[in-house]
Order: sequence, then structure tokens, then C-alpha cells
Amino acid sequence: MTEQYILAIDEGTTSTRAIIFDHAGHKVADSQREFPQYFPKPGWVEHNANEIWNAVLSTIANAFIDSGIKPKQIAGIGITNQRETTIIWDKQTGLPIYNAIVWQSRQTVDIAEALEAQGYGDMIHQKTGLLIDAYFSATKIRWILDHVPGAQERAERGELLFGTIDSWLVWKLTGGEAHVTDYSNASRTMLFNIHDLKWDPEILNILNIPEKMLPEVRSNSEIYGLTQDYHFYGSRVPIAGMAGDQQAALIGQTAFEPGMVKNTYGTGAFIVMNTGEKPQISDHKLLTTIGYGINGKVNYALEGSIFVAGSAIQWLRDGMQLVETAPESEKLALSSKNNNEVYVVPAFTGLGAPYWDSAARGSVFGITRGTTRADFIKATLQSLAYQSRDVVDTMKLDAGIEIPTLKVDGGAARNDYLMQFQADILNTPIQRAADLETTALGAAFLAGLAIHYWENLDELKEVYTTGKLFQPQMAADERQKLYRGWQMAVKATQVFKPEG
Ligand SMILES: Nc1ncnc2c1ncn2[C@@H]1O[C@H](COP(=O)(O)OP(=O)(O)O)[C@@H](O)[C@H]1O
Ligand SMILES: O=P(O)(O)OC[C@H](O)CO
Repeated sequence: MTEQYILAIDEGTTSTRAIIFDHAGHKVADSQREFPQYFPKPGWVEHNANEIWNAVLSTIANAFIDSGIKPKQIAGIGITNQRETTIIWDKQTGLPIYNAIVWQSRQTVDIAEALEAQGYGDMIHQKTGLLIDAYFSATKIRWILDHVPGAQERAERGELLFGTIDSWLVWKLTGGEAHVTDYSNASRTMLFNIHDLKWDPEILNILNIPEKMLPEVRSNSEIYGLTQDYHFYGSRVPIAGMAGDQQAALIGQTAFEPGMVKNTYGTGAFIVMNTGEKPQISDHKLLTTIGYGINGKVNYALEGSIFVAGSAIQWLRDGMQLVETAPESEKLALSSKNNNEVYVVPAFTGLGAPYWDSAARGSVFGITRGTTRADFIKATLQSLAYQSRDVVDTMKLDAGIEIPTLKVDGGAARNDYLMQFQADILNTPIQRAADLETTALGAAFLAGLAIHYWENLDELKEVYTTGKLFQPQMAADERQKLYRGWQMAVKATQVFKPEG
């Protein structure tokens, strides 16, 4: 028999990838494509769901062309995705009725504030594990139903479907046969009760969202449907794994034991701790979320979501034009001669965990006549590490345990300067994955488990390989001084609210 592979579709915020893995967990094909970002008003971020679909199809085609692997050699498909991003489409035509509203978008802040003002914060926190915020899908659904003429009535008549990107891609690949999502993605909608694992009728009622438009919620590893042959070169291949990208990275890092923590430095940075089989509701503004549900067992997680991480480096490149490429930031940071007295707080879309301050905006502190481009770049890189420390410290408080090692992955984890500074400022060893596409590997693992390509979690641990380890080297008093400076910078940032 010809060799069989798993295809992972990793649909991220700025680009989509198709990666083919072999049985040893090695990447044998990797195709990536960026797609347009739309910013209709300040703070709004939208995507065109059909552009995403086309990008997914073209990356799959390129992965086959580049590798010479044939579509019939794909044993199963795993999907992982930017979470929370909301699409509503017409069940008959398959056409979206509005752009996808992206997780980062702030256009529904008013709806979130109204829910808070009506006193629903505690009930929603207890049931969904989330804090009321425009980040999650619920307010985005309400916004589309309010702003597209006739949408509420059509949703009530059962003519419209809602989905996060995972649902949309499965629905498209199966030619409309499966309208499904998984526990991890459902747990980011602010509509899903993470205790009884059902859409919550009380929250749906408050937001006036008809349940019939929601997808069926399934486990993270099972066969959801088969690709239509016309979308997959004549093959009907099982789509057998699905998870939001941050949970997929947890799986890709094989962080299966309670207490294990990973940080993925992509567009944002998302620190997730496996907390085991009982949901732990945070006392310090972290999110409780579903890590994964496999073989009838659900594992919960604590999460600290940082909205701006790698996108701050993109801003250095595209907005400030201080670097030509993101990797160049490393060389420049190392060339900086200052004593780390410059602080950049990249609160471009407000501050996420643990502050949850929608109105905060970015700021810079500590510049002098002598500040150079290299100092500014170094401070921006350091902001990723400082923000991560804010979350890790909070996580230790919530979980009441020390974190012996932080597992890292994602595009910006390639930066050795950043990883060393992260180890120093946390005083914790940083274990980088050998292959930074851990998110895609996690999706492949989920699909592979469902179709017995891999048999169990122990086998996955053998497939996973670690990369470089960064040991803390900074003196304790230096670390305290630098972190105190960061805390002052964040406080000052939160005071500066020109719009009230
Ligand atoms: N060497 C580097 N140093 C710092 N940041 C980097 C480096 N390489 C990539 N990045 C940043 O990482 C991000 C891309 O990571 P990726 O994991 O692909 O993100 P996403 O899945 O969110 O699209 C970009 O925001 C980019 O600026
Ligand atoms: O696109 P990423 O990798 O930054 O991930 C986006 C997150 O899933 C948003 O919650």
C-alpha cells in the first residue's frame, strides 16, 4: 500500500496553511497563503469568508503539487482555526450574509457593555468560564443579526447558519452535509455551558439568538463528515479532528498532564494551562475554557489571551517601517546598547488578560534624545515577554502551583533574543518545540487518533520532539527592577483615555 499521511488545515488570523504530516510527525509539505484584512472603521477587523475558503483550497492544492503526494494518500484531515471569528451564512446558497467579524474586532463593545450593565457578568462567567467581552462570538452574532436587514427573521425561520471558521470549513468541504463545531471552539462563543456541554438556553434567550442557527457540538477527535469529491480531487476523505488553534497547540505540545503550560506567539499570544477534568473558574480574570474532549473525556484549561504579540512586530515592519522582516528584529534588539529603560505597551486593540481594558491604547515610555531604532525594537519585543509574565504570574495565583517549564511555539518563538528574555523575565526555563507549527501538528494528532493512524496519547508523546531550551540567566534584582518598570508603564497606559 502507498504511504498514508494526515493533512492539517491551519486557518489563522492573517494566513492559512495546509501541512501534510507523516507517521513520524514530520512535515512533508507546507503551503501558506495570506488573505486580506479589512478595517472598515478604527478598531474593526473583518475577513471575507469566501476569500478564506479560496485560500484554504489553494494551499491544499499547493501542498499536493509541492510534495507530489496524491490526495488519495490522505488518510484523514484535521482542522484548526483562529477562534471566535464569526460567520453567518445562508443555508441554501452557502453565501455569507456579512463579512466574518474577527476575534480582534471591537465593533461590538457596546453590546458587551450593555450585557455587563444588566448584571449578567457573574452568571456568564460561571456558565461559560468567560468574561463578557467583544472578543467572543456571542456579541458578534448579535451584531450581524442587528445590522443585516431581515437577518433576525431569517435566522428564526432556520434559513441562516452560524459558525466559527472550523464549522464554515467543514460545512464547505462536506458540501453542506455537516454543520458541526467542537468543544474547544464552542467554549469560545460565550453561548456554551462548559459544565453540561450544551448551548445555554438562558444566554441564547438574553441575546435573542435562535438555537437552530448553531452547529452541533462534537468531540475534538471523531469523524464529522467526508470531503465532497469535487472539493478533493475525486476523493472522499474523513475530516476527523478539529480544535481551536490555541487548544490544538496544547495538544501539539503533548501537554496532556494537568499543570502543563504552553505559550503560542502568533498574531496574539495565548498562554494555556491544562487543568485536568474539572473546570477551574479563575478568581483573577483568566478564562476557563475547554482544552479538548477525546474518547468521552473532557479536559479543561485556564487561558490568558494577549491580543497583540507578533502583530506588534508586524507593526514595526509595516507601520513604523523600522525593520524589513520580522526576523530582522532579533539582530537589531541584540545591537541595542541601552539598559532596557524603554517600554512599549502595544495595547493597539485594548489590553486582554489579565487587564481586560478595551479602551486602553498603545504607549511608549522612557525615551530620551539618545533612544535609537534598535532600542525601540528591543522594547517592542520585550513587551511580548512582559505581557506573558503578567499572565503567567496570574495563572500561578489561580492554579496555586509553580510552573516548572513553559512550552513555546508559534512564529515569534523563532526569535532567540525574545525567548531568552522571556526565560529571564519569568525566571522559568523555556522549552521551544522543534517544529513551531505545533498548532497544525495538534490538529493532525486529533484526526490521526480518530482514524487509528496513531493509537493513543502515549504514541503521540513519542512523535513529538522538543527543540532548544532557554535557561534563565538574569540576576533577581535586575529582573525585579525591569518588571516594576513594565507594571508602571501599564498603569500609566490605563490612565491615558482621551476618549473618556
Ligand atoms: N523572528 C521573528 N521574531 C519576532 N516575531 C516574528 C518572527 N517571525 C515571525 N514573527 C511574528 O510571528 C507572527 C506569525 O506567527 P504565526 O504563528 O504564523 O501567526 P498566526 O498563526 O497568528 O498567523 C507574525 O505576527 C510575525 O510578526
Ligand atoms: O491567529 P492566532 O494564531 O493569533 O490565534 C488567534 C486566536 O485563536 C484568537 O483567540
